[in-house]
Amino acid sequence: MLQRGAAGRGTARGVAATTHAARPYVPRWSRAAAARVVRAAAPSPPPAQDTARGTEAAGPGPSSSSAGGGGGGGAGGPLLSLSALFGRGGGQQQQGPTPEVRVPLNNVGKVPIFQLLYELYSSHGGVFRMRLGPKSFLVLSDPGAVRQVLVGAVDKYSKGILAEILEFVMGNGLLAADGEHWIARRRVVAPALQRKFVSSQVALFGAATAHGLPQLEAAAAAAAAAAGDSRGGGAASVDMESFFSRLSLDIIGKSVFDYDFDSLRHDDPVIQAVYSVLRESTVRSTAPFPYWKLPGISLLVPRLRESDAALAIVNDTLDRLIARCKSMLEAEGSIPMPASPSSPSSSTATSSSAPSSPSAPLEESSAPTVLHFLLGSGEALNSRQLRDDLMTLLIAGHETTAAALTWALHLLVAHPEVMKRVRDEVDWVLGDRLPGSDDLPLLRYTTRVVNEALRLYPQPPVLIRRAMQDDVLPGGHVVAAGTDLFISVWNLHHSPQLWERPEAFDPDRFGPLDSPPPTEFSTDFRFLPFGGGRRKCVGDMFAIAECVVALAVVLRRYDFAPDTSFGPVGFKSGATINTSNGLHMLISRRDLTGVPPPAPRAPAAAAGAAAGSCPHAAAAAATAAAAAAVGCPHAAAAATSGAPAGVTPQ
Ligand code: HEM
Repeated sequence: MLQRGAAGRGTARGVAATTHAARPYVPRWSRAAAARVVRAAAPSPPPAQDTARGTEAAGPGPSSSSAGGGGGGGAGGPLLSLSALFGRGGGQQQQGPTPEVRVPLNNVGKVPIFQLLYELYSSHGGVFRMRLGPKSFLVLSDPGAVRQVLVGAVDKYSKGILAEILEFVMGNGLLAADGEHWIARRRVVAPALQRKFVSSQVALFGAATAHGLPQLEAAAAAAAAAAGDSRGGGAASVDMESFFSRLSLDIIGKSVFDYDFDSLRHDDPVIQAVYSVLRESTVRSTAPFPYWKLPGISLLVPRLRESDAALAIVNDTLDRLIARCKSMLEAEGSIPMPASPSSPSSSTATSSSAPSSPSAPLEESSAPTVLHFLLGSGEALNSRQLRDDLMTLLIAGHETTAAALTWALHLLVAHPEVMKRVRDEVDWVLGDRLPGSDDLPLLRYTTRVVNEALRLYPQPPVLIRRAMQDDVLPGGHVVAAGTDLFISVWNLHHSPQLWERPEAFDPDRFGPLDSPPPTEFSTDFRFLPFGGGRRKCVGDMFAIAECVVALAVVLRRYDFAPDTSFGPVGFKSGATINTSNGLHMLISRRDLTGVPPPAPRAPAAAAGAAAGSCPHAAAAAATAAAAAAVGCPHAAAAATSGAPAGVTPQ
């Protein structure tokens, strides 16, 4: 079961070779070939060195991952298409002081595009032009330039080819839309995912994760049995990437349109159809030209026929859900609003010794959904538009979150000292309870771990834009209308010019835990896992909360160790950065002997007294003495702050 679904595992392939011998850039993986880099003029200052992926990453970090066999999937994905840009738009000519490099087409697809762009960044600096066959792109890894495109001159840029690639599945959905239509959709969709709604979903995140734990154990037991392991209760290997992929599908289905995929427990035609559609998006985004538009092509290409059939299944399901929700609202005569933020901390405790399903089964959840909110928004929406919105949220919110969880666990397992701090926090805040919305502000270190995992593995690693008007970027880089741009989030997040020890996994790098979480603005556009400006992700709070809750639930209950029989964890890039071969972990029940009980919950009165200040304050007041009394590992810090080490009440 926990063999990963097909999402993001497309047979993506790079562009067919069209060797362009003239003064090509020669990447590190083919240094043998003769090469000369074209430089139009003096480049922007390059990063300090081109060996940025230094020794710190030698265990878990991106470089070791890539060394471990990444690059399988080739370049691109729904949010990142390289080859699909060929022959379209354009109009770029060499201008101003912008360095230029020519990359032979046959080098495309040998490694994920973000790795190629990192190599080029190392030698060409924060803004350079990359020529690929007849096409050229401006590649931005400079925070000032990125800020201008995403914020300062945002009106001059569109999503470019994304709409074309994703049209078959998302139609006019928010992610790829532009102009007036985007404004109208954003106005409706963004409020649906605001903080109140996210708070109302926290219990569901925990319940969904707990719901999958028996399946995790079953998969481990089956793996152990298959391996002839008779230890019983011992460690056995499970693909955690698959687990997180299914978990995030289950969550997005419930939260957005109240569909219980329950993919952690079974496969059904709708789940298969969803993965088939996602796979097709990835394949299309890496195709050399939009062949799917050729008349009659789906009669000739079985994969396209399958994808059409899959899309029909998903669309039909969404239409039925929309109809159901509409008639429910009509019957109620009410407009549901996102639930209050004070959704109770879950009382659905799971036993530490026997992880179990939550007491409230998923199908009985009465949480509001995004669909309820969209229908209740008062906007006149036809079913097609609603379907596009739902499909967009399904796609945008599924693989991104699954990938974030996958890499966070990968990093944690490779860094026991960080893992310990996460567990101390989870034990202290939750114990065996499932998280409630009021626990989230207390899980600050876990939140920083998710931030840091997203820095090291941004999803997607590259954003796409197209200039609709001429522009000039800081540094005098001229952007002609029609220019396609790659914003390399990967480069921004890994730059040795922008970060100290960029390859180190260091959740403390964002400052004290009681400081606000990092954003694109607080980091001067060095850190933008959710993009920035008005096209910023609408699901950022949802995603962070989901990741924190899922990690807390899983890490409280299980120990993880890499299953080295699968070799090092490599990566490949689709829409998101996937592992090349799964995240295979040996899992075993965590031994909680000697783990102190969680801090007592603050009485309502204390919480009320602290209202308006940091939620840590109430907990701190109630738990400082208790922490010391029970010998909590945080006692020293708690004695002064009432919170785990590193958490300072405001
Ligand atoms: C860790 C998880 C996630 C990451 C890293 C992520 C990242 C991003 C990024 C970088 C963008 C900006 C794309 C661009 O500027 O071209 C974006 C946009 C978007 N995301 Fe997310 N996302 C995540 C989760 C979610 C979730 C859970 C949802 C919905 C429930 C969602 C819905 C969207 C939508 C609708 C947009 C388009 C917004 C617009 O264009 O106005 N995302 N996301």
